[in-house]
Parts: sequence; structure tokens; C-alpha cells
Amino acid sequence: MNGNDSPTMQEVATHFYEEAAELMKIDQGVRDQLYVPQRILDVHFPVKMDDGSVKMFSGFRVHHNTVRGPAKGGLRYYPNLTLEQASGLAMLMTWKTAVVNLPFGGAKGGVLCDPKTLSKGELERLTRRFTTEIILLIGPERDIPAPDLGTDEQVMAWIMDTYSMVKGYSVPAVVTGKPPVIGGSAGRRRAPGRGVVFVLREFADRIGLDLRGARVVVHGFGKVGVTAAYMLEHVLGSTVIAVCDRSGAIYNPNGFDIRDLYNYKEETGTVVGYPHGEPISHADMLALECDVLVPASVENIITADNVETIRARVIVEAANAPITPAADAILREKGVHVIPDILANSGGVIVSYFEWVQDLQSFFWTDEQVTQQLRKILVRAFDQVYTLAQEHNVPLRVAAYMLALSRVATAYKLRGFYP
Ligand SMILES: NC(=O)C1=CN([C@@H]2O[C@H](COP(=O)(O)OP(=O)(O)OC[C@H]3O[C@@H](n4cnc5c(N)ncnc54)[C@H](OP(=O)(O)O)[C@@H]3O)[C@@H](O)[C@H]2O)C=CC1
Ligand SMILES: O=C(O)CCC(=O)C(=O)O
Repeated sequence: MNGNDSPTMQEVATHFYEEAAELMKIDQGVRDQLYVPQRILDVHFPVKMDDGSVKMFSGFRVHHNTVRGPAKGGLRYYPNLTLEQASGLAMLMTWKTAVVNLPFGGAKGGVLCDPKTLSKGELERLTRRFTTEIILLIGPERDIPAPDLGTDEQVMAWIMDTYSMVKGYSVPAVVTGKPPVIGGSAGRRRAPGRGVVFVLREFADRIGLDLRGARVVVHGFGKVGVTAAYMLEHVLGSTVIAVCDRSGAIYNPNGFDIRDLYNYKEETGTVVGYPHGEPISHADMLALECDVLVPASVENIITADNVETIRARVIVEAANAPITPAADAILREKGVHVIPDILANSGGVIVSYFEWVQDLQSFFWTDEQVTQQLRKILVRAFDQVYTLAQEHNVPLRVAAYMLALSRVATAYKLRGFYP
């Protein structure tokens, strides 16, 4: 699908950063520091498989920047993960935490594996061994991992347990996205999808788009895509006309019942074959005429090679970096509105922040409190980005990077540089 336009994650992350840095005339010394990750841990470790064999796995943890606080970002279990990709994603986390003004820096990491091909025992042994390998970087005041592509609450529980065993006491604040019974926050799993919908609603109000009955296409039906689709359908009354996962895509012009579709995927492992939809190719799905397109899978989904086929009015980036810089430039020319990832999917890290705060205080909030605070932060951040975009006559993405970069650069200025 990606044809020739398949930039690396680092290229994507630095492209948008450079654009904003140039406009803001950011000091070259600060700029240079932000091009490169602050530190990288590259690990290789053995895991005993169910058949008795021992297999080597590789993983990374990258801290892009910690000038505004501890490193924060997810862990991916993904077969094609590369160090370069983790570094680019860590950089995006620096901008994401800054644009919504959380007291964190940016990190990312993960293990090269396909969790779907591992048994639960293998996954647990892999996670615990990986945790011991990255233990010198993580900790509540240093680096707090969280779920991302291919990881979930159970993986976070094993990380928390392994770290706590080494310390000799329970340290729930070492990871976020845990099950609530061991210190997880209410609403963390739903947070990125919820946040996407909150931000979309703010934007829709500004451009006079009625989301009730709006036709929506959701690319990716995992933790983020399911919640976004469910909220759009159930809360806002939109019509979700197409969804996909890795195995294929399905289409129903009258809209899906997302809860029923979710149950079907839980049973069968895929949306393919769902009886109330017709099969469609991934490419045709992206080309459907719709009001809102929600890329919620992986990076480089909308590229220079397929951007001309896009017929959406608004794209809200639930995934990280689903649009390449070349495609983004064409979308700007075409007048397609893009709500950028660092703002649109920041609901996840915002509720991770709430979870970290709750763990540090051993004082837990209700789902209503979490949702209220999440909405408050997102509405404020959206408002700031939108206002900046209007003032400077730039797209939302540029405004979001400008806001994030101004906070990071100010932190550098105030902290100073070690002589
Ligand atoms: N989880 C979180 O807290 C946050 C996640 N994000 C970002 O959101 C995105 C999705 O994450 P999340 O929902 O957690 O991940 P999940 O692993 O839960 O789900 C990913 C979904 O995308 C599908 N998918 C993967 N690759 C492709 C592909 N090439 N074509 C079509 N579908 C594909 C998967 O299919 P299948 O089901 O077949 O595997 C799955 O349905 C990622 O970019 C992630 O970085 C951003 C903020 C927070
Ligand atoms: O919750 C977090 O700490 C980070 C989630 C994440 O990896 C992301 O927003 O891309």
C-alpha cells in the first residue's frame, strides 16, 4: 500500500518539528538537542518457549527528552518494530506531553514480536525478562511505560510485578494502563478513543460539521479504534460505515452496530466475515466518501501514493503518524482538515498522567472524575492550538507543534545548560 512514499518514523517526526522550529526561530542549540534521543537502551534477551526451546528476542527503550519531566510513552509488541521507529515515536511523545502540558518528557519502546503468535505463558516470560533488561531506565520518577500497539493491561501488570519484586515492595506508579484492581485508573483503556472524540467534537463545532449522522470510516479496530467508533456511534449518533483490521476491511453504508461487531471480533479474531457488512479492500475503504476518517492503526497509512483517493472532509489522527509529510502537504492543498496525532490521541497519556498521580497518592478517582478532567485538559489544549492556528494562519498540526515546542524550549531556557 505504501508504494514509494514510506518515510521512516524519525523523518516524519523531525519534518513537522523542523517546520515549527523554523517558523518560531528556535535557537539552533535547542533545535540540535531535540533532533536526537537523549538516551537509548538496546536489549537482546532469551525466552524459554512452551516447546522447551530458547528463543532470542530484541527490544528497545528510548528516551527522547526529559527536560519537562520523567520520560513517558508506550511499549509496542510489534514484529516490524525498529530502533529508528521507537526513536521517532519517542520524539512524538515529547511533543504530545508538551502540547497538553503534562509534566512529562517523551519515551517509547517495545519488543520485536507478534503477540498473537505467543502463548500467554510465553508472553509473560518475555515481558518479565524484557522488564529486567530495561529496569535500569524505568521507575516512577524516571520513565513510566504504558500500553501501545500489541500491549495491554495484562502486560502492564507483569511489568509492575517484576519491577516490584526487584524493589521488594509494590510500585504501581512504574507503569500506567494497569488493571484498576492493582492501581490502574478508571477509564485508561478508553481514554485515547474518548479523547479523539472530544477533540473531534470541538473541531466539528468550529467548522459547523454536524456529527449526528456523519459518515465515519475507522482504519484499525483495536483498543483505540473500537472506543472511537463506539463513542461516535453511541454517543454522537454518527454512522460508522467502514472498519478494518490487519486481515481485511468491511463496509456497510447504513452503519455498523459497533458493540455487536466488537463481540464478533472478540470471538473470531477479526472483523472479516462479519455478517452485517460486505468485504472491501483496504485501499477502497480509505477511498470511501465520508465526513470523518479516523486512522487508528499504524503509521504511513495515508501516503503520497494514495492521498489523491481520499474523499474525507476531516481526518482525525487516532494513530501516531498515520499521514506522511508528503501526503500531509497534499491534504493541505486539497483543503482536507487534519487534527494531528499529538493532540488528537493524547487522551491516552493524559489519563496515564492521572493514573501516575493516583498511584503516587494512593487515592483513586471515579470514572466521572477522570472523564471530566480529561475533557477539561483536551478542550483547553484544543482551544490553544486552534487559536494559534488562526493567529498564524497555519494548519492545526503546525500550531500544535508550535505550542509544544515553545513549552519545551522555554523549559530549556529556564533550566539552563550544564556548564
Ligand atoms: N493504546 C494507547 O494507549 C494509544 C495508542 N495510540 C496509537 O494508536 C494506534 C493503535 O493503537 P492500539 O489501538 O493501542 O493498538 P491495538 O494493537 O490495540 O490495535 C491496532 C489495530 O490496528 C490494526 N492494524 C495494525 N496494522 C494494520 C494495518 N497495516 N492495516 C490495517 N489495520 C492494521 C490491528 O489489526 P489486528 O486486530 O488484525 O491486529 C488492530 O485492529 C497506534 O498508532 C498507537 O501508537 C496512541 C495513543 C495511545
Ligand atoms: O499513556 C502513555 O504513557 C503513552 C501512550 C502512548 O504510547 C501514546 O500516546 O502514543
